[in-house]
Formats: sequence, structure tokens, C-alpha cells
Amino acid sequence: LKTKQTSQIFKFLKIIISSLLITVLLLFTIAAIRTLSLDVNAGLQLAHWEKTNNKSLVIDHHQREELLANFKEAIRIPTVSFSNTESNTTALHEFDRFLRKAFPTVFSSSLVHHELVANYSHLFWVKGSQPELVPYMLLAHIDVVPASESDGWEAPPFSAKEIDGFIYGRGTIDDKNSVMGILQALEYLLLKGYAPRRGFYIGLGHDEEISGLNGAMNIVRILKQRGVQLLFVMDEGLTISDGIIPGLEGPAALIGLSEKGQAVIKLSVSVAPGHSSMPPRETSIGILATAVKRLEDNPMPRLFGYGPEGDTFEHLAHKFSLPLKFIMSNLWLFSPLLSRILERKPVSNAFVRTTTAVTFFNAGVKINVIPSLAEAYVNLRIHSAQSVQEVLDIIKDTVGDQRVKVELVDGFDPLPISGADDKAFGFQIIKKTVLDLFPTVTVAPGICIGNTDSRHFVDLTKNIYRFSPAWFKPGDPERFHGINERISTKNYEEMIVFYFNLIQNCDIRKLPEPHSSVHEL
Ligand SMILES: CCCCCCCC/C=C\CCCCCCCC(=O)N[C@@H](Cc1ccc(O)cc1)C(=O)O
Ligand SMILES: [Zn+2]
Ligand SMILES: [Zn+2]
Repeated sequence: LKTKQTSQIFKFLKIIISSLLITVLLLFTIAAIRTLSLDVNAGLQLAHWEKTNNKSLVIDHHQREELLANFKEAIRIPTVSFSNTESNTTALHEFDRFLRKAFPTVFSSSLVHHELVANYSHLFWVKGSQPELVPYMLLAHIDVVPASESDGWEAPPFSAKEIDGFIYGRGTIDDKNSVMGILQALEYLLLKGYAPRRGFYIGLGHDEEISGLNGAMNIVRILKQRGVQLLFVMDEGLTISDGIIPGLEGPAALIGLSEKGQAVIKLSVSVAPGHSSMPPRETSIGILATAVKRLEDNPMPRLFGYGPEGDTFEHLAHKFSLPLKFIMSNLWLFSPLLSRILERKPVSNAFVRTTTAVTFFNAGVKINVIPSLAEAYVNLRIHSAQSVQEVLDIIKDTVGDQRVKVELVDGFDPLPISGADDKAFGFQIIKKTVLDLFPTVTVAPGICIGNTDSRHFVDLTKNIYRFSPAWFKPGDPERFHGINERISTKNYEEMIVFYFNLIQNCDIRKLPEPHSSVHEL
């Protein structure tokens, strides 16, 4: 009987093991097929684009000197947004005068209508010859975050000093490179006698760094009053990353299809004040500190793959070497593994989850007084698959202490996800313009981890893209709002050429049929 039982157990085990083996083999085969076949970059590049007589831009020595002098002058004007209530309005005013001097053709052309919005923001309308073509809009902002040389800058932050081919200064990558690049490109186009077929707007906000509540929001209000609908909007955001994404061979241009949401949450603890010689077992500071520690010890859940970030890696998969190529091509199987790799670094962790940053902690009035109130502010950047309400609920649960009051101060849900398929005009035009100028770059959809003025434009278009053709190499993401912000003179010139070409590329009436359907015909 025993032998019979043993042989039955063996038989059962054999079935289990062979089923497991077959499942693993099957999964492996599917994964291998996907690794070999996933080529999300095929498509419109090989298709026939409508013929246009695009003008080309070859920058001569004199133009180079002039465009760099213009750019440096822009950097030297300290258009700082200090806080929600304090901006350098003198500098913003000076910047207006400077723009008129630097781009005389833009400001005098009969094709261009310019107006000031909320005193310091600029709205340009460049009239197209074919009014039936839906206009698009380019956005950038003229304000910058504060900078102090004593933080360790190699050159004073408003000096625009050139060191080894790089111009240093606040605003060189955020965002005066786009402001100046767009207007310089338009100046050159107009000087060459260009008149667009498709009309377009340029919006230059003056308070993006403090949420764009005056600049961008008023530009949107004006456009809405005029009944404007936009084909697409392109704003700052993601860039060309070269050597930033571990394991990726070659540079990648990530075009932000969306941006994370945001919540500002206030935590506060109120207790009776008293003499420090008779302290209670827990003070307001101690209770609040424990709550903050709980939030830092319990990050928000991993959501990698539930938002557009999954698409990013699928698009880039073929540029990784094995085994990463295999993993990236099969996120359906490996998302949990990849999440754990990505969450190790702050920059990639931002793509995995809603991030939690405690940015203010205030308490105490005097050395010998038990403080009656302790407050902290938490800034959360919300993953595409979560909402403000869900995040608030999780924070309350994690804090788990009735003595800590949890209040939502401000917040907005993650932005809608713009299209990136063969029919997405803005995405395909940006992609084509990048590839024409930088053929070795892989273009992929991405998600912008910070917020931009473009978030105010959701009622004017479903297609918002966050991208500028600045090159980010290792160490560069830290320069963003950090020290030694800089751009190479070569890259600044490339940006001008990029906008020069992009504006002309937008003149096609419609996108070509994708390559695959051309074949089928
Ligand atoms: C694994 C893939 C790695 C890809 C490398 C990505 C590098 C990222 C580098 C820089 C971050 C990009 C930030 C984009 C723009 C952010 C603009 C900004 O700082 N906005 C502020 C202020 C703001 C503006 C508008 C609003 O409506 C709200 C706030 C912000 O705090 O987000
Ligand atoms: Zn910016
Ligand atoms: Zn910024």
C-alpha cells in the first residue's frame, strides 16, 4: 500500500513539475517573441511626408555672435519668482523692453500680433495663410527660481559667463533657452520671408515657477474668450537624455504626454502650551515628528506600469542590451522587478510612484516653552494612476494618529494623457523634427514629473506635449533648479534650429498614412 501511495505522490509531483516547466517555457517563449518583435518605433518615419519647401537655417559667424549675445543678455536679467507673492517685477519689465530690442522683426511684422497679458506675460499670434488649419501653440516661461552664488556656483548665476563652451546661469535650461530659442527662430524665419500656412500662438508666462496663476491662466482666459481651440501645445518638460537612463544605449528624447498631479497636505498638532521644566511625555513636535517619519518610512505604493511610464520603457526596450532588453520588452511579466530597480534612485523613483516630500516643518517659539502648535507641509507628486483623494486617504491611514490633523491645502489630479499614435499630429511632428536634427536619438513618450504652465491649457486642447531639445547628460538633472545650471552654446544653437524646423514642419495639412497601411494598399 505504501509503495502505491509513494508512486502516486511521485506521479502527482511529476505532473506539477512538468506543468510548471511548461508554463515557464511558455512564458519564456512569449517573452522572447516580444523581445524580438517589439519595434514601437516603426511607423511614420518611413512614410511619405507631404512635400513642403522648408527653408533651412545655416548660422553664420555674425549670426552666432548676435544670437549668443542676445541669449546672454536674457540670462543677465534676474526675472526671479521668489515666492507666491513676490516677483522681481522690475526685471520682468526690463525683460519686455529687451525682447522688443532683440527681436525687432517679430515685433514689427504684419504677420505677428503681440500683446502683454497680466502686465508681464506675452502672447503672440502668428497669422497663417490658411485659416482652416487649426493653430497650435508653443509655450515657455520667462521667470526663474532664485539662485545664490554662495551655494557653490562656478560663475555668478546671473552673469551668463561662458566656460569651456557652456553658458552658465539661472534660466539657461529652465526656461530662457526655450523663450529665446523660439523667438530667435521666428525672427530668422520672418527675415527669410517665411509666412506660415498654419497659424500659431506663442505664450511666454511670467510666473510659471509659482504655478502660472497670473500669466498662463490669463493667457488661457483670453484664448477661451476668443473661442480658440488648439491642435496641440508644446511646453518645457522632458529633454534629450544621454547617459541618464542606466543601461540604455544612445540618447533618448522623451516627450511628456502627461504630468504628475500634485497635493499639498498640512499636518498639524495642537497641545496645551506649558513650562519646559514639566514636559508632557510627548510634545507637539514629537508627535508630529513621528507622523513625518511614518510617511517617510512608508512610501506610496508602487504603480509602475499603470501610467504612461510603461510605454516609455517599451519604446526604449530595443536600445537596451540583454538582459534589460528582455525585461523591458516584457513589462507584463517584469513590472514588479523593474519597479524595485527604478525606485533605488530619486529620479527614477519619481516614475514608479506618488512621491512624498516633507518640505516645511515649523514649531517652537521659545527655548523654555512647550510649543502649542507644530506644523509640517507635505508635497506629493501624484502618479497617473492615483488621485488627490486616494493620496489623502493613504496619508491619513499612514499617519494613523487622531492627534495629527491632516488637511488638504491644495491639489490637482494627474493631467490627461495626450496621444502618441500615428494620428497624433503634435507628437509626430515633434518626433520628426527631433529625428531630422538628431538621427541617432530614440524618441519615446514620457511622463513629466514636475508641473508646467501647460497644465492650464487642458480646455483648449487634448494634446499637450512637454519637451524641449536640451541635452541632459549625467549630472545635468541636478542643475535644474540647482547650482551651475548651464547649456552649451552648440545646444542653444540646435534649439533655435529645432524650433525653426518645427514651425515649418507644422505647415503640412495632415500627417501621412502610417507605413504599414501604405504597404497594405
Ligand atoms: C528613468 C527616466 C529618467 C528620465 C530623466 C528625466 C530627467 C528629469 C529632469 C528634470 C525634471 C524635469 C522637470 C520638468 C519641468 C518642471 C517645471 C517645474 O519645476 N515646475 C514647478 C512649479 C510649478 C509650475 C507649474 C505648476 O502648475 C505648478 C508648479 C514644480 O514644482 O513642478
Ligand atoms: Zn520651467
Ligand atoms: Zn523651473
